[in-house]
Amino acid sequence: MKLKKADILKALELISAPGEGQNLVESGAVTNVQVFGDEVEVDVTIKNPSLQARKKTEVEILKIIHKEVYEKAKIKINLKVDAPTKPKVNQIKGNPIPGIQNIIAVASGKGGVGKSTVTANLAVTLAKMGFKVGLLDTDIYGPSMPIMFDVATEKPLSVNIDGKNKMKPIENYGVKLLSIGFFTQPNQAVIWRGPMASKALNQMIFDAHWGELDFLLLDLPPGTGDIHLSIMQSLPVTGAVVVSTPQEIALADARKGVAMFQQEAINVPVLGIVENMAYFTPAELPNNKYHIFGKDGAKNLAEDLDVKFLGDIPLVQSIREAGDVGRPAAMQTATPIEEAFEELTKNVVRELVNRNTDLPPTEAIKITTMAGCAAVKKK
Ligand SMILES: Nc1ncnc2c1ncn2[C@@H]1O[C@H](COP(=O)(O)OP(=O)(O)OP(=O)(O)O)[C@@H](O)[C@H]1O
Repeated sequence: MKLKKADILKALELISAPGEGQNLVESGAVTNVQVFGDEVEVDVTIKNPSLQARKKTEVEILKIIHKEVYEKAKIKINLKVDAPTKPKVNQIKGNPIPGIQNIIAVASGKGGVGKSTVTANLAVTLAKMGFKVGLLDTDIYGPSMPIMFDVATEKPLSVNIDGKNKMKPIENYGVKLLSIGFFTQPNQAVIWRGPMASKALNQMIFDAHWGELDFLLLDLPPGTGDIHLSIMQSLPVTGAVVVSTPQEIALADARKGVAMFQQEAINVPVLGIVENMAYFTPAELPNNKYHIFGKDGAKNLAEDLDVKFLGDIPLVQSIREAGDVGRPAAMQTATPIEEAFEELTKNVVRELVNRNTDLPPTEAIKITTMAGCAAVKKK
């Protein structure tokens, strides 16, 4: 069987490389095709450096030539990666907030994937590690932090600092907390217009007495809207963490979440992706893992998008119960849950350190070593 180069090219026009919109030929990814009888040699250069993208491209080329041209064709693929060099991300937007070293935004894309649960547990774990931690619940649609920290009935007091009245965050479990929830009635549905919400958030950031903080965590509302844009542009956010379940529909939104941080107008480094509700293990079968929402979805997404995978958190009844009674589950000492959140937190700090060492220091970025953190060094 003598194959024709034109037929091979036609077949390759039917597929594209992961993350690249145009087909392999149109995008210029296919740089050469040679045909010798029933043998084909394809030179291809893709932009995505992940192992998954390379494997997928190779498999698709084999499949499409076998299907469209000749099922017994002998194919050799020479695949190269030409990843675009990423511009150095060093845009800490907004004014630095005196005393606050690092601001980490936690986002999700889809609602209900456990973003607030992960944020609360990250906060208490950082506090247990000896860091000074603040948490700002910016979820104007469903502020859940006052309940998760068992302070729903508290109201922040006003303190006088250098002649100015400032709001004093409520403190519990070593975490300083402010939330829109403190200023609304529990049963009141809050309808905020974008500018009103931004104003309220700005007050909780700039008119609050946070004191010295190593980390201020931001629990963002779900989705990718105006509020996100205004927060990202008014605050010197050091990095973002994106939470997703392994479910396809959540992953699609998490992808949008990552894209939001990476777009030019925002340009906040993504520290990585967390897989929440990764699997369920019943208490009576401790060695069994049931992947209720799918397996490794967020891990694969991280690889696909070339961002770090920060860890997985199982679906556990006591995580939900702990949230409801207002004592984050990571405080249950010597349990697998505490361990999972510690692992996750160390990875977040590690990524933050990497991000800070890669970039020139600014007022907003100070932590450049984990040396001072015994818990981080423990493992
Ligand atoms: N790993 C987990 N195991 C068990 N339950 C969990 C886990 N993570 C979250 N939950 C529960 O799932 C529900 C949704 O979680 P959470 O409120 O943290 O999600 P969210 O993404 O912040 O939601 P929102 O869209 O309101 O911002 C809560 O009842 C929470 O207790």
